[in-house]
Amino acid sequence: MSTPRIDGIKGNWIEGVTVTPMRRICDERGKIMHLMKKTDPQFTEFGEVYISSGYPGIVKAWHIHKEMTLNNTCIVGMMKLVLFDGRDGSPTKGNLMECFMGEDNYIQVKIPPGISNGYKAYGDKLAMLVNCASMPHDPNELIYIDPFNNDIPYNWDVKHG
Ligand SMILES: Cc1cn([C@H]2C[C@H](O)[C@@H](COP(=O)(O)OP(=O)(O)O[C@H]3O[C@@H](C)C(=O)[C@@H](O)[C@H]3O)O2)c(=O)[nH]c1=O
Repeated sequence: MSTPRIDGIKGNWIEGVTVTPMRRICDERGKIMHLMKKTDPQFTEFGEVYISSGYPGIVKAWHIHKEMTLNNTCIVGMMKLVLFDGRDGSPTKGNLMECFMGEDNYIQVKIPPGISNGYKAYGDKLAMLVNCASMPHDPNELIYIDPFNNDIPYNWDVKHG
């Protein structure tokens, strides 16, 4: 599967993940920031909308939802959202994607169940992530893996160079 070129996305595409550039409609009063319509192609069903925030440098990872599809949009600040496909039988097993998203790159990332995911806020302020989730929060369908001690081939450090 070739990796379509979308700004802010690095790595190798993961089957079932979509990245959607989002609209922000600005005028002198402020702006409208789109999040989700039930008519959007990436929409499946509505379960819950919640916000997860992170301070710069904080890593919130790794989380695997067994049933939930996430539609993540960073509305404040910047973050790198990292996805790793560890699904047995997946044609893209072993692939990893970095999504640099937020105020400077207003995109929405759809994450199907089974994908390891996490984020690290960067920049100079708190980052806020909105998840338009396909189901209400259920702790029984959520797996937490240590962000640093795991079998996922990813280092959260800033990549200088
Ligand atoms: C996500 C979530 C958590 N909680 C509770 C559970 C726990 O006591 C507390 C903190 O939850 P978490 O540690 O999961 O919050 P957080 O580390 O912000 O987790 C989030 O990280 C990103 C990467 C995701 O994938 C999200 O699904 C979510 O897991 O809030 C809810 O009540 N409802 C929710 O929808």
